[in-house]
Amino acid sequence: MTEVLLQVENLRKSYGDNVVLDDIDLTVAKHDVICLIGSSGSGKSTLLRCLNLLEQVDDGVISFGGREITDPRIDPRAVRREIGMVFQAYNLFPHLSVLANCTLAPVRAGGVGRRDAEDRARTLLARFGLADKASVHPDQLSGGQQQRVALVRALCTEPKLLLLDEITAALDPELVGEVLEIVRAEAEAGMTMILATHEMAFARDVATSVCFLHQGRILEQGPPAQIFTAPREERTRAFLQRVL
Ligand SMILES: Nc1ncnc2c1ncn2[C@@H]1O[C@H](COP(=O)(O)OP(=O)(O)OP(=O)(O)O)[C@@H](O)[C@H]1O
Repeated sequence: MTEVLLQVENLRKSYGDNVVLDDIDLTVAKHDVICLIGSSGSGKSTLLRCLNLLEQVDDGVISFGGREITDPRIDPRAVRREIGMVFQAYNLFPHLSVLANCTLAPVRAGGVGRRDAEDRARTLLARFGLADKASVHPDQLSGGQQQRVALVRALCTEPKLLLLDEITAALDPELVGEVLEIVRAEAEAGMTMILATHEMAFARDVATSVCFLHQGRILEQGPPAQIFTAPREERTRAFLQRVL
């Protein structure tokens, strides 16, 4: 039986009068790769931010590893040690080397020894073709390299779940592939992920399940073969016709 890692029930989030997420239900099993697709403003980023407790939800329950993390007594920092997130803008610390960027969270917040954190970071940097970049600063890297480092940094905390928010959207097209290759490798290695993405070919190829968001609701969810070839909803079809 597949083990449920994350469960979202009846999630609702507004900014003032603007209902941004409404009646969101989502179940994520271990090793799932869920792609969130939908028009700009449909709520993909907000959903990811809610899952990582960067946003307070108005209603509903999020359970992670069998624990309700929307419980106000839960420490969001403890949750974020287990749910890694990478954003569109790389958000690397500019004053720190690549290696220091990667070891900061495991050492400061994760209680990992410096030597162990550095070993793990170097192994991951090497795996993703960045072995020679450990001592340079982010501004000496290309956008694609910076985003690969941001992924390595997220993986250094050994997250149980990785949230990726349009991580290739700010990159020149020729740099997108090298970043998606890491995501693909992690998916193949069994990492559980939820990605907001405009990369439809990638979603079709790598997702175990695709959610189409429209005006803050998951209008349709299914395996990529179904969503991309035989969507049930007219709105999904219209969206795919625009973007494919
Ligand atoms: N901090 C905020 N304050 C007020 N409104 C917000 C805030 N963040 C997002 N919104 C609104 O929430 C809605 C959903 O935005 P969100 O960024 O989640 O969409 P998205 O699907 O990720 O879009 P994109 O593909 O452009 O990133 C939009 O109407 C947006 O204007």
